[in-house]
Amino acid sequence: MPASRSVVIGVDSSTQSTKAAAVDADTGALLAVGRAPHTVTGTAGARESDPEEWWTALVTAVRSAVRDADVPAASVTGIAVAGQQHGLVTLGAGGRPLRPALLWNDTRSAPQAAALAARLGGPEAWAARTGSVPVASMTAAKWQWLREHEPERADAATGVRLPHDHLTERLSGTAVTDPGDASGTCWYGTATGAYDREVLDLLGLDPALLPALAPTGATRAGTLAPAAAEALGLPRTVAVAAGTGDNMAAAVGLGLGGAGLLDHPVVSLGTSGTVFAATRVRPAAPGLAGFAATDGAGTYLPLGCTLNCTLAVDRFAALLGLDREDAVPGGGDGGGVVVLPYLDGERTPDLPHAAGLVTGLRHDTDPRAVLGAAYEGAAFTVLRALGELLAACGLDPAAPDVRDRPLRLIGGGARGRFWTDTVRRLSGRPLVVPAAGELVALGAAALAAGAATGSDPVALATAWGTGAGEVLPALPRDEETWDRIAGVLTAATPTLLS
Ligand SMILES: Nc1ncnc2c1ncn2[C@@H]1O[C@H](COP(=O)(O)OP(=O)(O)O)[C@@H](O)[C@H]1O
Ligand SMILES: O=C(CO)[C@@H](O)[C@H](O)COP(=O)(O)O
Repeated sequence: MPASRSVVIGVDSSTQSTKAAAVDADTGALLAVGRAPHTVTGTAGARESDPEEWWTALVTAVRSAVRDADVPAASVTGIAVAGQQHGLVTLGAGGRPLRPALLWNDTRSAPQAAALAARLGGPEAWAARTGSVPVASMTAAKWQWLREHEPERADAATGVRLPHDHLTERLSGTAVTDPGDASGTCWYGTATGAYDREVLDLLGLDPALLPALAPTGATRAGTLAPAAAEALGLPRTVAVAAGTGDNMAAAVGLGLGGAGLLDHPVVSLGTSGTVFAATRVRPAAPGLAGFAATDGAGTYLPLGCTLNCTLAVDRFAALLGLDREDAVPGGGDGGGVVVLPYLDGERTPDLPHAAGLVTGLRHDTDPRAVLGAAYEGAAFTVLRALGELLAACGLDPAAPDVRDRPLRLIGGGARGRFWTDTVRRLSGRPLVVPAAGELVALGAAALAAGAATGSDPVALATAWGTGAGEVLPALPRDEETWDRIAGVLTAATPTLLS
């Protein structure tokens, strides 16, 4: 690589691990990816991680990416963090965490979410002001949980951060957030582009505890703080971007946010299953999250999110003693197994107290069909949210021009053949699977390049072509399986609610 080339680092700090991509800022070529795992603890609805472990994982992953890219540290010009959304990080003395972070998939905050949703005019009013109705995942509900269960810690907090804000602050020394991730708190107004003072009053949350909002279009938070530069082995001149949430970064990596809105809805198969699209209208649908995109310039990212996706399927594989690819469709000869794999409760639909459900077992049921049904149940739940998303954007999901639009499939699950087959079968749509695996990290790399050069990150990612990939043609939609799962969900919902 010529000495004049610049390299940017995009960090994806998500639920299960940190991935750091070293990217050639001129061409978008992925030079190397470093990885380090995270620990998630908790039972009975609790899900927590230690933010200090996120930091050490970030350092490990970045150092490994720079080493494997075989580039001089001096060639690195920018870094950005995209983080798992919604998590509540409470800081105490010296800016260090007071306790482990409460994660997006921690459902203990469901009662607090329901109580909040009934205030300030009810769900529609919440959706109109913040874009989203409080559910257990939203940071506002987690803050209320902390106030009720650990009031001494809530009182002692000197700072409240989202996961990516915390890491950006460790990198740059600056307490800053972006409109995209902020819109997952339920205390940020997506219509106003500012913190909602009435919501903060309701939560007893002093705005002085929150990070500043990055101004519209400004992706740069500063440069590396001395301690961070030393830990990473990088120059202090490296630009640090304000960063964003992981789904917003994936949208950047796919070049969404400018033209071509809603041409390609996105499905991400990771710990969470998400479906989202970039749009210029501001849909406020109570069943979806109405996020802002990270640009703060009038692009929105309505999103449906399930709590049970790849991890739930992997859990079924482990329970059955099967390899994850050793599955067959759940219809089988026995008449049809249905699995609602809601092992962590569920968010979309809003069933925080649900547990997993298996129906249709016979003596001769093939265990591989049970595993196949777990894939189908997880994919069905995400694709059901896709229908809600399209409708919220004013589109008829069944209209031919809408029905045939390809889905872009990303996340770890997009690497699995049975996952891609299941999504094709249940959606009846063509899929585009980007060749570059780490879309969140690549989107973060585009934000880093934007911070280093002042260029528009979406335009950069578009020029890099990071969203390009193989097109898998549509398969006939498996209406029978769809209807079988939908029927079980409808019948079981009263039980799953409690
Ligand atoms: N080849 C594969 N086939 C199927 N699933 C895979 C494959 N590779 C990774 N996964 C799944 O991807 C998940 C991790 O995806 P990722 O998007 O990195 O998750 P997260 O961002 O939530 O940490 C794992 O739970 C694993 O089950
Ligand atoms: O809560 C949401 C979106 O609203 C999740 O999508 C989290 O952002 C976690 O993402 P992954 O770890 O599954 O990538």
